[in-house]
Parts: sequence; structure tokens; C-alpha cells
Amino acid sequence: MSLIPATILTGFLGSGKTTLLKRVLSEAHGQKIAVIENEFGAENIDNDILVSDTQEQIIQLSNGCVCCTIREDLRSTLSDLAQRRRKGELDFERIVIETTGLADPGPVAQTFFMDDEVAESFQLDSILTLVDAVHANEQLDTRQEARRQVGFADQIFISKTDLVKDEAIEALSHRLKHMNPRAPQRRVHFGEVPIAEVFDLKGFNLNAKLDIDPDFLKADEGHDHHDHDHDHDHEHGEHCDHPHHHHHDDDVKSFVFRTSKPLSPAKLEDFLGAIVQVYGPKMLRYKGVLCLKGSDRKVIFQGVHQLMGSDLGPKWAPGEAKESKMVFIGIDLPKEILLQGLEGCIA
Ligand SMILES: Nc1nc2c(ncn2[C@@H]2O[C@H](COP(=O)(O)OP(=O)(O)OP(=O)(O)O)[C@@H](O)[C@H]2O)c(=O)[nH]1
Repeated sequence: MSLIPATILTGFLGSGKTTLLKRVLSEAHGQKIAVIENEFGAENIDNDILVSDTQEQIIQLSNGCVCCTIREDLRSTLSDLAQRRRKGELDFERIVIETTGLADPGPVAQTFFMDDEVAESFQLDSILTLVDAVHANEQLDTRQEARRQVGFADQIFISKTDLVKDEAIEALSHRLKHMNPRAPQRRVHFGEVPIAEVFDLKGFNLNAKLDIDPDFLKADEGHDHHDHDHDHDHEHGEHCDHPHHHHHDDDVKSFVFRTSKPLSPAKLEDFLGAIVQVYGPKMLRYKGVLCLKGSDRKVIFQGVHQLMGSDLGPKWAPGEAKESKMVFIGIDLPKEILLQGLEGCIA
């Protein structure tokens, strides 16, 4: 049986991974695609966003990051999928793994080489990295995960170019080229991209990854992911000596707000508008599915720093509990202020 091509979709928080994936799934008519969704927060919002008419299998790996704490889940999920496919219980031709925005793609890619069972069934086709034209410079300046995502990319997609001047995009593109000269770059508008530039790129080049990470093919016992007091901030992933070390669980935290009472759209707009003015820089990512008073449809609300927006989602299903849930991911977020303020937005 031929190997199942696998694509790792990565990119910092809110860079447009789900938007691109949704687009690809709806365009890839006739292809059966299994999707592994990994979210950092305790609630899976992407599931609500990723409603698609195609028949892909969507498997959730929530509440932990696939590159570290739940890496074993990824391994077992992949072998389980391959086994069920062999038995004829599942039918899919390829797999896409959407990582959390805080994932280091290195260890995720490693799974395809280090684990015999996975390696026997899957072949890593490429790592696709979304780069948010609005926030990338700051993310690359401050977050090692963002730099690793660019360093490991086989293909870079620059999103949100509609919000940024051309000169700024060119400067960003230049910076990305400097960080990763091998990866072709392409601008994408709300995930619009020809499918031929997403699948079967045969882009994964092991030698290039070994340049970035000489330990890529070594078993990582002894690597402790969270117990390091140094953070090697190299612009070039290529020169990082300690690629497995990262800190996202330490400084980035998430929490969830839930209510089963409808929210007032006006109060919510006022409150969130004010909150992002003050705490926007710390608000790496927030998203939610909301039940607003006067609306029979779900409202999908989300943002990155000061940039927020909402879309109408599907209708609440008959009998479905109309619960609003919002996940906030950030650094030193004022959890109590946010939770109390949101309570105050109940209609
Ligand atoms: N203006 C603009 N907005 C975009 C574009 N692509 C995505 N977005 C918006 O950016 C926000 C984040 O997009 P997502 O696709 O959810 O990002 P993500 O990378 O999946 O986010 P996480 O999984 O939370 O890390 C959403 O509000 C999108 O509508 C784009 O090209 N232009």
C-alpha cells in the first residue's frame, strides 16, 4: 500500500491556518482528507468554524500542544487512523495536521521519522507556514515558535496582505527570505490558494531540516521541553543549538468564559472594544462561539491583538444547548477583569 501523504499546517496564533484549511477542504472536491486539529485552549472553537460539506474526518486533539504535551496523542492518533484505513473502516487519501499557533513544527515533523508505525504508513509531504502580514514582525521579534515555524516551512503563505501597505509586505517577505531562503512565498487572501500549491509539493527536505536541527533524527529522551532558563533567540532557525526548548506553556496561558445566558451584542461590543484598547498587546488570540440575544444563529467571534471581527455561523441546532464560549490566549491576561466584564455583557 502506498504511503499516505501528510501535510503539516502551521503558523502563529491567528495567522489564518483554519481559514486556509477551510478553503482547501471546500475546494478539494473528490479528495478524501482526514484532518487532525490541535488547539491550545481547552475549548475547540475551530470545530465550529470548520464546517464543511465534504466528508473529511476531523479529529480533535485539544487542550495541549501537539509539539510537546500531547505528542504521544498525535502518534497514537496517526497509527490508529492508518490501522482503521487498512481495515477498510476509514477512507481517506491524505492527512492534514493543523497545529496550534504555538507549536514548534520540528517535533511534529519528527513523529513521521522517529516512529516506525507512523513512518510505515505516512510520508510527510510538506510543512506549510502561514505568516500574518499584520503581526508577523512583532511575532518574529518576540516568539521563538514563530521563528521556528518560518525556519521549518517548505512553503510560506503570507496572509492579511489586504491590511498592510505593499512596502511593508515586501520588507516582511525579505525578512522571511533571509530566515528561510528555501521556502517559496505566496500571498494569500483569506486562504485563497490553488490546491496544487498546497498538496503533493514533495517539499519536505530532510537535509534542510537537519541543517536547522542537527538532532532532528535523534530520539529526544533527555530533552526537557519546559525546564530551560535560556531561550536562544536566533533570527535564523538554522543556527539554533537548542531547537526543542521552548517556553510557551510557561508564559502563554489560556482560559475560557462560558455562559448559557444570551449576551447583549451592544454591551459585548463596548466591553471588548475597550478591553482590546488596553490589553490588546497581551491578547495573542481570542475566539468564541456566541449566543447573542435576538439572533437564531451562532456568532463566531475572534481576534488577534487589537484586530477583531465576527461572522455569522450556522443556526443553533434544535435541542442544542445555546451556550456561549470564548477562549482567550495571552500573556499575563487579566483573567478576572475579563471574566467579570463578560458576565456584565449578559443581556
Ligand atoms: N483581513 C484578512 N483577514 C484574514 C485573512 N486570513 C485570515 N483572516 C482572519 O484572521 C483571523 C484568524 O484566522 P484563522 O484562520 O482562524 O487563524 P488560525 O491561524 O487558524 O488561528 P489559531 O488556530 O487560533 O491559531 C480570522 O478572523 C480570519 O477571518 C486575510 O487574508 N485577510
